[in-house]
Order: sequence, then structure tokens, then C-alpha cells
Amino acid sequence: MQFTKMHGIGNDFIMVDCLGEDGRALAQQARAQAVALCDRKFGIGGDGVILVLPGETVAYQMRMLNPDGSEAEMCGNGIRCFAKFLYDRGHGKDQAELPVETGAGLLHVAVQAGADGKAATVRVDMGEPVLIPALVPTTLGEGESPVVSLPIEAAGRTLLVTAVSMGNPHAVIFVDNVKDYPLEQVGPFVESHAAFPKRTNTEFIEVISENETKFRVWERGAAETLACGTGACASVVAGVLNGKTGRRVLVHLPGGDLDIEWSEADNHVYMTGAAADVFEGNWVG
Ligand SMILES: N[C@@H](CCC[C@H](N)C(=O)O)C(=O)O
Repeated sequence: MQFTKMHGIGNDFIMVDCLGEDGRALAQQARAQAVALCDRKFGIGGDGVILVLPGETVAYQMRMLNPDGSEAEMCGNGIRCFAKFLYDRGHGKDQAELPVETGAGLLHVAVQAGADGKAATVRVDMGEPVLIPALVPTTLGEGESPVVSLPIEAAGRTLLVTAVSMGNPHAVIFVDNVKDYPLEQVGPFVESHAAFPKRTNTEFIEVISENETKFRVWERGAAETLACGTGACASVVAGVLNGKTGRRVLVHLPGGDLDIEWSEADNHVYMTGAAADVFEGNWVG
């Protein structure tokens, strides 16, 4: 199985091209072997596997598997890698925006090329955040009101969480000092807390100013990673809902920066950031 290793600000993925004749078989193999592929000692190593598939209503479809083998509805850093993967191979080069089917619906990506003519940064229309508790999904809150800084008990602490879905679930927690926060102690308990029936990604956010935050994440099915695009989007939505940030924020993640805007005009969240190739190979496992 041929693969390309890519990353979006340090969130690294094994990309499998399933557009050809043998695409269905490759996708099946990659799904079955996602845990082995992502293993950093015995496999290729990655924060996930991304399947580049033909779409049903448009040309392309993205699917994402976590290192624990579970399938995620969406992946923000992954979709930028997906866009670069296609662009650098000549797909959709003549289109200003490329529609991509995802588990979070149809999203649109716009590539900005570098001096070498290859995709350098990608702007993604991530769609509207989902705030209705039952759809996040979370059992917190009441009726259709957003869950904004409601308490949960986890790891012997009371944590105030804001629940946002960007197709996949996020619990956002604001902290004073993100660098020293015991994320590896708290993260696993929030991930599998009873208030989140599909488990959750958990973002820990330190606000620097109205337009700048520092970010760390404990990802569902992946533990701590260097970046999470959907998480960065969710964190800005949470920042606005809590009155802690403006609508446009430069998010500093351990692997790099993302420019996130929750547009007042159309209620969509826009994410802009880099995507990069690392190497290509042939999986013989
Ligand atoms: N790192 C990704 C999110 C990957 C999926 C996540 N672990 C989940 O299970 O929802 C991103 O950049 O959004």
C-alpha cells in the first residue's frame, strides 16, 4: 500500500490515495490496519490515517481514522493536508474552491500556492459550529441552549467546559497557564466522561489577548497532539461565547499557528494554516 506522510503544523497523517481502481480495497485495508499504521514504534507513525476517496456528490471525499482505530467525523489539519495532496497532484487546480465531502458535510477548501507552485497554505470554510447540546453530543445543559462554562467533575477537579461540535465533539476549558497544565492527567478523564456519549476532544486555552490564544489539546482516540484544527475552531467559538476573545484569533498551538475566524456575516468558521509533505513510502505490513 503506497502512502504519503504529511502534517498540518505537526499534526501528522498517513495519506492513502483511494482514487484509483483498487481504491475500495485500499480503503478497506487502511481501515483494518489503522492502529498498526499509526504505531510510532512498529508502524509508520501518525496521529491518524486519511483516506482520499472519490465523492458521491462531488469529486472528492475525506475520511479520517484515529490511531485507536475509531473514525472521526472531521479533521481540520487533515483537510488542509487533503487539499494539498490533491492540488500538488493536479486535481482541482483550476478551481478557486474545491468542495470536499466529510463526515461533517460538504466543506470548501481554497489553496494558496507557494513560490514552487505547490500548495503552501489552505483556507477552509469549516461550516457552522454546532452548539445544540444533543448534537455535540453532550448530556450537559438544557434544551437547545449552548453549553457555556458548565461544570463537570473529572480527575478530582471541577472543570468548566464549553461544548462545541465542528462535526466532531469538543470540550473547551480555559486555563491560566496552559504550558504547565497537567493535560495528560485531566485529558483522558474528560475524553471518556459520561457527559460526552461519543467521547470528546478536549482543548485547554490560555487567553493572551482578544485576538491571541495559546492552545493544547487532548484528542479523542489520539492522546496529546501538537495541533488540532477543529479544536482551534471550537476554541474560538468558545472564546466568543464566554466573552474572552474576539471573532478573529491567532491560535498558537504547540506545532504552529492557525488563523481562525468565526464570521459574523455567515456564522461559518474559517481556518487558515499550512500543510506539508514529509515522505512517501510503501507499507508492507
Ligand atoms: N486533529 C484533528 C482532529 C482528529 C479527529 C479527532 N481526534 C476526533 O476523534 O474527533 C484536527 O485537526 O481537527
